[in-house]
Amino acid sequence: MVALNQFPVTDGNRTNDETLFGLIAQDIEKQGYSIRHGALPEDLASSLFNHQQSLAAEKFKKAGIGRGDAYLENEFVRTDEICWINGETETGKNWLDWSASLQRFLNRRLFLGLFSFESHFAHYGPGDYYKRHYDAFRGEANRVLSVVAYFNSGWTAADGGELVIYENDHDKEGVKVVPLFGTLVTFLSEEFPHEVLAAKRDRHSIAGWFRVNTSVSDRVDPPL
Ligand SMILES: O=C(O)CCC(=O)C(=O)O
Ligand SMILES: [Fe+2]
Repeated sequence: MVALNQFPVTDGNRTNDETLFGLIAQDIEKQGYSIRHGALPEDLASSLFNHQQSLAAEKFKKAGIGRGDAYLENEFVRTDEICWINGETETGKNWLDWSASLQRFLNRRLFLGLFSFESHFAHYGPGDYYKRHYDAFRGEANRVLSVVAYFNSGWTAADGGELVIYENDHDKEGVKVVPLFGTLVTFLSEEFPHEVLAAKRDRHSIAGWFRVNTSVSDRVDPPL
């Protein structure tokens, strides 16, 4: 007997991606977030993981909170290290291209008006965490959709390091996501407080954000 595929039989990556993007759009429409295991194309996920491993430790900087002058390192809030992805390498470019096709699809399907994308690799060493936070604040109209992708093979519940997504400010339980290789999480940035629990081993991921264009009059936001 032939095993049923999770995705319909397709004639190439493009169709696979469109099927996945359709499922993500449905999840977001229904509940505001999407958790999809094994979602990242295998070759893209492997090359991102290898690339992240090959980045010299000094390319990673202690993460902070806030932007520009408001930027602060804050050990109380988060202790991970990050490295922004600028598309200068083949792998970085492939990731940005893939994210751009997700952006186009979601704009067509959900009319989100996503305009630009920024993302970074993140490394959480044993004991590192990111306390409960929002990625964007209501009314500031900047980060609209958050994306997180994970690159950790053989991760088990005993390794900790789950992402916990809460429904609202009162939710204490939340939904836990194991940061397993190939898992992709997307959620509306203004809607869901979330946190990263301390992990027992090195935890590798990418976090990214789609923004809307917050230009006023003739000033256009630079794409990040
Ligand atoms: O790595 C994760 O699971 C989420 C990270 C996060 O919330 C962030 O970087 O804003
Ligand atoms: Fe976050």
